[in-house]
Amino acid sequence: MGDSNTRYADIIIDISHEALDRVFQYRVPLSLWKEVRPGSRVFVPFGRGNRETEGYVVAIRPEADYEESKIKEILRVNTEGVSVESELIKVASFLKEQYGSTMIQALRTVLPVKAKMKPKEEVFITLSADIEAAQKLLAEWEQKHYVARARFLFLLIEKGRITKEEAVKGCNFPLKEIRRLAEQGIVKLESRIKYRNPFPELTKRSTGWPLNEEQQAVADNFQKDYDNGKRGTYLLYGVTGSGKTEVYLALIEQVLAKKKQVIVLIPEISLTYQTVRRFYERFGERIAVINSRMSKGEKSDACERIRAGEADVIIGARSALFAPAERLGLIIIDEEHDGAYKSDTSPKYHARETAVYRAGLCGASVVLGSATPSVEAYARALSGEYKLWTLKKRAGNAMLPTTQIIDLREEFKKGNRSIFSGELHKKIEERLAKKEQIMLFLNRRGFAGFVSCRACGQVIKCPHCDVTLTYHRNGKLRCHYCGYEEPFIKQCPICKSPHVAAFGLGTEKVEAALHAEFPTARVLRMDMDTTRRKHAHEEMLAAFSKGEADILLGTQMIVKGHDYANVTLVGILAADLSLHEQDFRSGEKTFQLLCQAAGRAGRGDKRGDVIIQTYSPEHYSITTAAEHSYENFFKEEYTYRQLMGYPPCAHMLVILVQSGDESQSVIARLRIEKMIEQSQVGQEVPVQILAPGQASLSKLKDVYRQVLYLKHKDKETLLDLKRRLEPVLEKHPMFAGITIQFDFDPLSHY
Ligand SMILES: Nc1ncnc2c1ncn2[C@@H]1O[C@H](COP(=O)(O)OP(=O)(O)OP(=O)(O)O)[C@@H](O)[C@H]1O
Ligand SMILES: [Zn+2]
Ligand SMILES: [Zn+2]
Repeated sequence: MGDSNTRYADIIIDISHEALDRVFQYRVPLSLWKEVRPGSRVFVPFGRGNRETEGYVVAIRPEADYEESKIKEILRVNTEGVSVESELIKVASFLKEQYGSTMIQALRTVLPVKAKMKPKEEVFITLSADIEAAQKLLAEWEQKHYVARARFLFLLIEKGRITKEEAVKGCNFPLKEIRRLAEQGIVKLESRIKYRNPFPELTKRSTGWPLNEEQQAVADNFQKDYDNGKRGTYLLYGVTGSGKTEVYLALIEQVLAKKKQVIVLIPEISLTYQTVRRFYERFGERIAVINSRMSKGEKSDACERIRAGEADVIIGARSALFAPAERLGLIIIDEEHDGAYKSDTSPKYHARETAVYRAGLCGASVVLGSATPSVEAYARALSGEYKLWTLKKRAGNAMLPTTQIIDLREEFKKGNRSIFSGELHKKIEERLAKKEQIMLFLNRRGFAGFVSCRACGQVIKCPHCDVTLTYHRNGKLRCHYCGYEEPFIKQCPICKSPHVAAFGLGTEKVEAALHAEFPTARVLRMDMDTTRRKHAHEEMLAAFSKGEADILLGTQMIVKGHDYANVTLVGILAADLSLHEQDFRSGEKTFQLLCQAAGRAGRGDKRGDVIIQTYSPEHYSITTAAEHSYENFFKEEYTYRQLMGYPPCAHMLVILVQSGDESQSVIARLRIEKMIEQSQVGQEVPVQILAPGQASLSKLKDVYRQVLYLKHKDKETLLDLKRRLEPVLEKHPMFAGITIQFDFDPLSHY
C-alpha cells in the first residue's frame, strides 16, 4: 500500500495523439498537493539533462508504478492563465470517472489531433474556358507542335483539375505560362486554403427570418440570462418544423457578440449541405466544420483555426464537443435525443452530460434541442435541473399534419395481403395524380428476428423481463436480459394461428411492391445499400428535393431534419418493428421515429397527411405520436421506467467481459459477479445484479462476450462500485488477458 504521505502524478510531456501512450510519473511535493490536479500545467525535470520541461498532469495516484528512488519530483506549477488543454484533460478525467475507461483512452478521445506537419498549401489548376473552346485550342496547339502546352491542356481536360506540380514537373510547363493562360481566362489557379469554406458560392446574408413570437421569447430569455451572467442548461422542445434552427442562429449571434465561441453538435447523418449551408449563410468564414470524413490534416487545420480564434462557430458530430475553443460560450446539441450522441467505444460517454460538464468548467451555457426530447432530458427539465423552452407551433404558415392509424390485423382479416393498407394505397394514388411528393418510411430497427403472429399481432415476450424474445439459429427463443429460453413453437400462444414468423420486411421488397402497384411512380430507394457510395446520401436527397422522384422510400436515414415543401404524404409501413427490440428504450425510440417521420409532412403551404400502419394500434408510443403529444407519451413512458427501475428513474451499469477464450470469459464474468455480490452483503439497498451470461452478440470477431447488468437508483452507488472494482480488475491475475468495458446507462443492448 502507498504511504499516505506520498502522492504521484502521471504526466504527459508531448501533448499530441501520437505521444499519448507515454505517461511519465513524478512525485508531488507536499507543498503542491493542493494545486496539482488532473489538467494542471507543471514544470518537471525531463530527459538526460533534466531540462526544465512543461507537462500536463493527467492523473493523481497514491502509489508509484516504479521504484521510488528513480522517481523525480515536480518542480512547480504553471499558473499563467488556463489553457484549453487543461480543460480538455479535466474532461478526459470526467469521462474516465463517469463512464469507465483507461485515462489514455479518455485522453485520445478529447485531445485535438495534431498532424506532424501542417499540410502545405497546394495550388490547383482548373479550366475556366468551356470544354469545347479548350478542345479547339488543344487541336490548334498540337498542330503548331507546342508540346508542353498541349500536354498540359490535354491533362487538364482529362482530369478536370490538376496540381501545380503535375503541370510544372509532369508536363514541363512553367508556372509563368500558366499564369498567362489564367490572365487570358483559359485556366484558373486556386490555393488549397479554399477547402476551408466548402460553399464559396454562397454569400453571407446578414439576417434570417424575423423570429416569430415564440422564437423571440426564447431568444430574449436566453439573452437576459446571459447578460446577467447566468449560465445553465436549456432544453428547447419545439415541434417538428417549429424553427429551432432559426432560434439557434439567434442565440449564436448573441454569444458571438460577447466575443465567445460556439460549438454546434448535429448528428453525423444530418451534417449535410442543406443543414450546414444555413449556418454558412449567416456566419460565413467564421465557421469550422468537423466531420468524420475529414483527413487528419484537415482536422488538424480546423483545430488550429479554432484555437487561433479564426473560427468561432464550430459545427460537427459528437466529437466536435472536444474542439479546442478557448473562449467557449455556448454548446448547442441539435436533435438531442439522437442515439449517435453516445459513443460506442470506450469511454462510452454521452455528449449531453459531457457538454454540461465542459460548459461548467469554462462558464458556458448548453442548449439542447429536439421535437422529441429524450426521457432523460425532459425529466431533468421537469425537475428544474434544465430550463424548459417550448415552441408549440410550426414556423411560418405550416400546420402539423393530420395522422391516421391503420390496424394491420384488420387489413389481414379483410384479405389484404399487400404491404400497403387500402387507405395508404388510395392516398398514394391521390398524391401521384396531384404531383405532390410522398415519403415512405420503413422502420428497420429491431429487424433482427423478433417473432410475432400475423393474425393477431401478438409478440412473444420473456415472462420475466418485458422484452421480446429473439429467434436464434439453434431454434430457440431467448431473452437477452436474463437468459431465459424456450423452444420456438409455430403456433400463436394467444389465437392459436399458425401464422407465426420471425418478422422481416426489406426496402427492396417494398420497392418491388411499389413498382407493381404504382407502375408510373418514380421511386427513389434510400437504404444502406443504395447510399454506400460517398455523397450518395446527399445526392439522393437533392434529387428528391428537385422533384426528380415522386416517392422517397427509406429507413431511419430519411427522417432526419429534412425540409421539403412539396411532401404532403408520409406513410409509415410497419410502425411497431422498433417496439419489439430487446431494449427498454424501444418505446421511446419508436415514438421518436414516428414523430420525426411524420414531421416531414406538410412543411410548406399545403397541409400534410400521415398514415401509420401497425400491429399495435393501442400502444401508447403509437397513439401519442399520432396525437403529436410528447407530454402524453412522456407520462406513460416515465411511469413504465419507474415501475421497471430503468433510467432515468434508476441507473444501469453494464460490464462487458471479453476474451478470445470462451471459458475464460465465463470464469471472469462469474468472478466479477461474485465480487459484487459479496460487496453488497449488508447493504441496505443492494445493487441489483442481472446476469444473462453471454451477450446477445455473444461472439464478435472471435472474441467471446459475457455481460453483467447492475441496477441501482443512485448513480453514485454504481460509480462507487465501479471505482472500487477498477484497480482489482487491473491487477487481479484472474483477469489477465481479459478486456473489461463499462457502459453507464446504455443506449443499446448487449
Ligand atoms: N420565423 C420564421 N418565419 C418564417 N419561416 C420560418 C421562421 N423560422 C423558421 N422558418 C422556416 O420554417 C421551416 C422549419 O424550420 P426549421 O428547419 O428550423 O425547424 P426545426 O424546428 O429545426 O424542424 P425539425 O425539428 O422538424 O427539423 C424552415 O423552412 C425555416 O426556414
Ligand atoms: Zn428475460
Ligand atoms: Zn395470434
